[in-house]
Amino acid sequence: MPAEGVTLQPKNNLLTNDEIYYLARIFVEQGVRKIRLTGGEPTVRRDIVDIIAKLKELPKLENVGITTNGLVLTRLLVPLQRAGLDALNISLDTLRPQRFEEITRRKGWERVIAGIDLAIQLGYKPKVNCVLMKNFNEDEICDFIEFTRDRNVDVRFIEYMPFMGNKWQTDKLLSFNETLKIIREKWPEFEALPNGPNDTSKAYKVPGYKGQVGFITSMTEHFCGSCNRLRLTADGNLKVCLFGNKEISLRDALRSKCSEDDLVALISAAVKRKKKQHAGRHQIFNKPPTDIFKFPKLNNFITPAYVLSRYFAKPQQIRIYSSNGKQLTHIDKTGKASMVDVSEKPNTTRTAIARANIYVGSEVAQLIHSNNLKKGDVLSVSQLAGIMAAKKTSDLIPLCHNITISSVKVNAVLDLDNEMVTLEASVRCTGQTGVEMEALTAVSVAALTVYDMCKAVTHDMIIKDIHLVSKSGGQRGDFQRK
Ligand SMILES: Nc1nc2c(ncn2[C@@H]2O[C@H](COP(=O)(O)OP(=O)(O)OP(=O)(O)O)[C@@H](O)[C@H]2O)c(=O)[nH]1
Ligand SMILES: C[S@@+](CC[C@H](N)C(=O)[O-])C[C@H]1O[C@@H](n2cnc3c(N)ncnc32)[C@H](O)[C@@H]1O
Ligand code: SF4
Repeated sequence: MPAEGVTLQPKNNLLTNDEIYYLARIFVEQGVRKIRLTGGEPTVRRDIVDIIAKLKELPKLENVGITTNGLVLTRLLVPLQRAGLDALNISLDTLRPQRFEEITRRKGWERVIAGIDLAIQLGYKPKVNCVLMKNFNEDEICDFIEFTRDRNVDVRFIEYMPFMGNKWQTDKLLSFNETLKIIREKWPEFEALPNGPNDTSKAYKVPGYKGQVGFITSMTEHFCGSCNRLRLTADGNLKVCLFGNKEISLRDALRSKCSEDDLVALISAAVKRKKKQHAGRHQIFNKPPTDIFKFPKLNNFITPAYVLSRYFAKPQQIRIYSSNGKQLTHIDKTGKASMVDVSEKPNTTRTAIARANIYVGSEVAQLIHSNNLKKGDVLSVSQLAGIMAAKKTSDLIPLCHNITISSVKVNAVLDLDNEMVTLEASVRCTGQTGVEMEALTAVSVAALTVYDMCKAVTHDMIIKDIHLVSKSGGQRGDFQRK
């Protein structure tokens, strides 16, 4: 606890219970099998028991856990267990009451220990998280190992990680190897145990002791290669990496009445941008607070369509003539704009692929590559904008039919060498008219979104080469650009 305390968020910034359940359901439907409520401190939320009970109603969710400071477990653990809590991690950085008071700026060490013992009695094997800091609690390593002698707990030593504001000093980090050495001096038989494929910790044990020991080596031997975690902050931002500085506001997306498909697309795009590993330490130091991509309100998003519909609000003023004087398909006999009647056409499966490039220059290309643009994750956001735009095509293009799209995929790829982002959309429907306009609209709006997200760096960007790559289905046969 910092000396100045912490500022609490206004309540309406936080996800409501219904928003939590809704998002949890979506994540579980997409394959998430374990949810951990952490923090901040999850037990400060008065409705924690209800939240857990409700999460446990999701049939495919296999495990619900919490990570807590343990201060209220003696009061809450029985109801939590009744609600279905599967796993419990408790943070405890010291076994000395006086030191506990120094770190947490409150009393309560005895309550935390009582909470751990109650958890064991109730049949949990609690994980006790201990962040090791040089010249602070390294003298307690052996005491923590002793703690596992008679208790079926998993004490996990965590390498101190540099988060904003926690006064990182390189000499504070006590590495896994240094810790192991200290332990093996006293317990040479300290042995490694097998680990699960996505475990954050490396498991060990003193033979004969009831409990076990783990090492979370985020700094010296990161485990990013097997990382399958996503984080959702209390105020609804999705973070695909603990160290990432990019967040996407699912709360704003939800509150803008974004459809479930769009939410899934937003999540999926963010997950696909997950890097192979967290930023190097030099990048982590003194990073400014996270940039948050605010999901555009739908009202804002459709502004171009709104402008167009105002322009075309009086169709009698629009006159369209063909150069050879022939009747055009998009005007009626009086010369007024009209939609082509497609009711007689058969339903066929139609696909269209379109592409666009945006030249962004070297500075923006580098920033996109390192995902360090202030406005957020350019490639994910432009992909999503493209998907949403495809669905709005008939609002934007006056005489375009409003069709039911069965699939839209938008890909945004950075070509670092050519300092260019390539946007490709592939759209599919089963219907009476084609989807090339949808694909072309998708890549155009995706390219405009790249422009919008990067224009704070430079205006020297060129959207070019918007074109149809191929199209299939329909009476006129297939098209393939040569
Ligand atoms: N680098 C990194 N460290 C993580 C991540 N998740 C957890 N940790 C580390 O693990 C510590 C303990 O976190 P917990 O909240 O107990 O979660 P956990 O270790 O994922 O819990 P289990 O699911 O029980 O293994 C954190 O303080 C981090 O040091 C992660 O995604 N990336
Ligand atoms: C941030 S806490 C949040 C949950 C809860 N309030 C608690 O105290 O357990 C989650 C875990 O992160 C650990 N942690 C906090 N700051 C850390 C740091 N700088 N480096 C490594 N781990 C840290 C904590 O010890 C705890 O085990
Ligand atoms: S990728 Fe990010 S979240 Fe995953 S282990 Fe590495 S630092 Fe943690």
